[in-house]
Amino acid sequence: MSKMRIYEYARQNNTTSKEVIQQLKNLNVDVKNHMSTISIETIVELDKKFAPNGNKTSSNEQQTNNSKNNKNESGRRMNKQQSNSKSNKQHQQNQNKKQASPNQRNQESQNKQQISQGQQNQKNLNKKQVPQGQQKRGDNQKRQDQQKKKGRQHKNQQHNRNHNKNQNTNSATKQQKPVKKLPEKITYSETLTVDELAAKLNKDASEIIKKLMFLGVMATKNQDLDDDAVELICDEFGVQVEKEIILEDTDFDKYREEDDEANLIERPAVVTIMGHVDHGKTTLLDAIRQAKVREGEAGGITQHIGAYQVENDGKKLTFLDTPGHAAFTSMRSRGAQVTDIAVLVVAADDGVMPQTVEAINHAKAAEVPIIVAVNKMDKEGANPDRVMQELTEYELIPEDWGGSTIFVNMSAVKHEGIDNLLEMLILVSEMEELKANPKANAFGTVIEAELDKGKGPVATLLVQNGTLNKSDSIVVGSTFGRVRAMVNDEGKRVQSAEPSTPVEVTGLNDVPQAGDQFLVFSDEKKARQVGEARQQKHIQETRSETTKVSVDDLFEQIKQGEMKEINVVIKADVQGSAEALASSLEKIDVEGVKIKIIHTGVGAIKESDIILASASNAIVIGFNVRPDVNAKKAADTEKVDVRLHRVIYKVIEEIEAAMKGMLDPEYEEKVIGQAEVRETFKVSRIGTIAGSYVTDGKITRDSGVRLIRDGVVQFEGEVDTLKRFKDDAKEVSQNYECGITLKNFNDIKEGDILEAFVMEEIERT
Ligand SMILES: Nc1nc2c(ncn2[C@@H]2O[C@H](COP(=O)(O)OP(=O)(O)OP(=O)(O)O)[C@@H](O)[C@H]2O)c(=O)[nH]1
Repeated sequence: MSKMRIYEYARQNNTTSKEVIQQLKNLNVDVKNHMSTISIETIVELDKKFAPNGNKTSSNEQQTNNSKNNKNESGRRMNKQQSNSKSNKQHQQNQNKKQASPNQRNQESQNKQQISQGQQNQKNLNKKQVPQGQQKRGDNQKRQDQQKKKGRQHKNQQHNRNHNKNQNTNSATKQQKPVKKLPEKITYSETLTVDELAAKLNKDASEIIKKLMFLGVMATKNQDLDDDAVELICDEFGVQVEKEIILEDTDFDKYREEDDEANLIERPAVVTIMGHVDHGKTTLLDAIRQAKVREGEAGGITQHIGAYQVENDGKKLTFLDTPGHAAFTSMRSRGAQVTDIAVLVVAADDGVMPQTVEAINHAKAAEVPIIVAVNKMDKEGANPDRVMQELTEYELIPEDWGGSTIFVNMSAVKHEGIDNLLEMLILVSEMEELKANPKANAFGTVIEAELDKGKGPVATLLVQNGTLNKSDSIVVGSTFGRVRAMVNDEGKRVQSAEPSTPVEVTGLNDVPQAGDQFLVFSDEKKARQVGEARQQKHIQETRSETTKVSVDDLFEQIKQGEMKEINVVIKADVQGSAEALASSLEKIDVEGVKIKIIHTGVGAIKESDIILASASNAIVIGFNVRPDVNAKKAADTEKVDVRLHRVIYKVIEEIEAAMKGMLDPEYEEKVIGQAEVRETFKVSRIGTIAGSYVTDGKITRDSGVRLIRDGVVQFEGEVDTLKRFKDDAKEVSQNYECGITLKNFNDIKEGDILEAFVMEEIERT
């Protein structure tokens, strides 16, 4: 026997990869994950435990004892906790050093500590800028956070006790003038400004600012502090701190009960398939579904309900049947996180393309593990090595090359590699230790919803916790009702649906939106009450304008301490300009406010760019490109600021000026209309005449004009002549035909779009 992978060993020995990894840890063998290979010597050692006569009991015991470590290894969410505790530890170390020997400290190392501590704290402060969608993480996550918080509080209390002791001894020697007493504990909800925190601590704001400065954070009196900053400051003063979470009556959290550990059982992973257009997402989803029909119960008809489940080796997986980014974008922007694992489809003959990168960014932002499906291996030009090579740039490194990303070579049309992909998905889901409580009232997310003429509102719900039953009283987003009928992905009527199961339900009073969350109530009256309250709230919310970042009010937000990091999505005509723009923007540094590039891409601004920007509260910059129709609509409804430019330094100037509060507000470009070139006529003395049809607004003689081809700006200049039939026209409105020539530009083609604009004075509010 030569080397083998951990999961292979586990399968051969009828055990789980997790157990093998645990055993390897006990043997001090360093491995990354279940894809890691193990040597023959290690296999011999493992056999002592896992061979039929090996001592199984002790290995189980160790596993339970160490399961916490294991979770830390595999759980991505735990990484955050680790980094948090790291920062706490570092802080404690600094603190200890300070107290132990203040004079011995060498100035240089002190500075270094301050800087790194400062960066950490700056990061903490910056966390506030984390996309809204990310903040509203899944409910389970919220609970984990609360538990984490409890743990931290406990640690703090211990630390505070020690700290108090130290303070007491210090103060015994030098306490002279009466100082206002520090409280033992403070509580707060939402956020605290420096001033508010100072008042709670009976301190002067300047003292808090000084402490923050010492930690490397420049803050003003009115600046909001995030939880970690509040905790650090309180820690410095030896005061306990507790954050109260206030739940509104419309908040589902208020009605959900804590799940008893004993009731938690394993649940299937929810998988989303993403990738560049034409790389084979739909074909793969179909192939997986067919594999299920082939293997599944006879006569099972799969019905399109937006999601389906398959079974492989007795283990289930749930696939969201919406290729593309919907599962990540629209759902995440609504605060729902449904996906546990992302499959990134990359065509072996095409390699990494713009949407591949976009998909990676989405999966990374959602912190879900990625499995790469290298598709179209049957094609002549297939080059899986190139795909691997290209993906290393995005930190997706195959295990063979020292990384930890799983790559599966496959052909969706030939149905090759599907089983392997399913097997890998099951392995990853095992490592993720996904759990839910089937005994709870059902909670989950809307995958799709529509109004059916016969059935009324129909919604596909993904149960994420609890069990959904027929006749349950349910609130879904801002709609409510009783589950009249439930149909599963095979089109069969079912009475109940367990965690990770998608079902189509009827019985709601209105159509909810994809990404809305739902909760079942034991009491029908309560469900109606909460449903109605949520409906009211929804109406109010849609009325009041959503506040998103816009370049115009950037400075205001920076001033008020709401901005420390400005998120930007860049779309450009070519990769080179996108990169140049990104690096120039990243260099702008105004009073500690930084630009963070969330995503760069080539081509027209698409709806998915807007949704990503909305979810991460970002500004979209289009460089020589334009938004398409859907993107325009999305930008309007999501209130995303889209800035279109043709010269790099102009972008830099505008953003820098906005950051400094010096944005020249007087003139703004206003697009007044659009015409489509339907025919071109070449006339020797005049040049090319564009026979056009005004599709939107109007075109005027004195307007500026841009020629756009496939979403990319080819030319910007002025209208030379504008004619209706043979006559000169001052302006031509929507739904009329006209002939247009451009000043000094003749390369006009059929299908080009002419965008007319004027510079308009805008009112300052
Ligand atoms: N040779 C080969 N062709 C494939 C394979 N998988 C998909 N295709 C073909 O590639 C084309 C695009 O496949 P789709 O599944 O529609 O790709 P997609 O990623 O869903 O594309 P969009 O839905 O447009 O984003 C189709 O013509 C498929 O038949 C494969 O494994 N091998």
